[in-house]
Amino acid sequence: MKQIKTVDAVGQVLCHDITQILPGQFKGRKFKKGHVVKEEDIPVLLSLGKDNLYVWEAVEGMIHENDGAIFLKDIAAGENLEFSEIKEGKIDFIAGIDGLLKIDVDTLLKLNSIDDIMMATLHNNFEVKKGTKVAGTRVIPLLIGEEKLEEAKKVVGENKIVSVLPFKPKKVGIVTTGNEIYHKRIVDKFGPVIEGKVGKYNCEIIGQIICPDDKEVIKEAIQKFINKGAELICCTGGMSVDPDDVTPTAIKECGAELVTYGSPILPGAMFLLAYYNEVPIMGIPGCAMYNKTTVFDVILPRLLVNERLNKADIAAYGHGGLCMQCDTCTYPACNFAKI
Ligand SMILES: Nc1nc2c(c(=O)[nH]1)N[C@H]1C(S)=C(S)[C@@H](COP(=O)(O)OP(=O)(O)OC[C@H]3O[C@@H](n4cnc5c(N)ncnc54)[C@H](O)[C@@H]3O)O[C@H]1N2
Ligand code: MOO
Repeated sequence: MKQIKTVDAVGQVLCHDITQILPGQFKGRKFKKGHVVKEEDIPVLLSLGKDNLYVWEAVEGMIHENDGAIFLKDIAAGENLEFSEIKEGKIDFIAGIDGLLKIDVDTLLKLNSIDDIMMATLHNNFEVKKGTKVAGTRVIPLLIGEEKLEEAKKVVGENKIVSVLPFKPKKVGIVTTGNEIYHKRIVDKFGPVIEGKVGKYNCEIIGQIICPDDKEVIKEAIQKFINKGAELICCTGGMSVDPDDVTPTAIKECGAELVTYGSPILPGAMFLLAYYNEVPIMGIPGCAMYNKTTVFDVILPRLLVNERLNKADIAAYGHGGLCMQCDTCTYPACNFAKI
């Protein structure tokens, strides 16, 4: 701590709060401990009778909290983010576009394991709107040792911790299976559900093929969509264990690489995901026609940011993968499928 003349204090850091009293109007803190004095503050400080100030002496190797927050922002921020002004040593990260929030959870844990540093985020894979606050970071003390920030930089490396990825609308083919629909015993109710959900992301439906419970016919339908340039294929019906449930076998035999048949998500246990080269094929269980929110809502956004999912990505959903089936669904602002 050192004493300096207020007129020389621009850029200096206040050592303590400074109170202002305006009789009958205001009594309270005008400047906070840690405030960096700006040009426009000088007349105000002088009007408060502060001709001299106690300020921090620059200490070799110590960084002010504001600079610490900027440092953390610079190492952790990925694509499509905007930032708040620094307030009380904290910077907020704000989604710069509508999209899917990606958090590198492992790196975030390593960063938060360093003393005197914090970063808090929304959940990984959360759908966000432009303007949503998605993360905040600061250092804990007023001054932080340079070596802590260097450690943070090392831990983060090239892995950006927070990003927002834009949705890439896809051309979607719908394969609807079931003898009862094919023979017009009942009206198809699944097609409109899929259309509505992919439509929300501006995907284009390039066709719907209604198939009987016949493996070869279903395989042909999938192949037709591949040839037609489908970028996502949604199969419905026949996903469970009845003798007529041949859709999983048809998907497996059409030449696609199977990621999983089965998911630790309820509703959605009978979900299947495969890739025909780059084209994801989803086998969507009947629950997605009935329940408001299911495995389909959880996985679809990730496919629409072109993530290539593997078995471990799906397995990770078990913890939190149980929907509470609330009377009024607030998904994604709830516990369901947060990883
Ligand atoms: N014995 C078992 N039965 C069921 C199991 C199981 O493990 N063992 N799992 C249950 C779970 S979980 C789900 S989810 C559903 C999965 O159903 P599927 O995807 O196999 O669907 P289907 O059996 O073909 O049909 C179920 C039901 O929905 C009607 N349906 C199907 N598609 C349409 C459509 N496009 N439009 C209108 N209605 C449709 C169908 O007629 C059936 O009534 O299975 C549980 N059962
Ligand atoms: O487990 Mo089924 O695939 O949801 O409801």
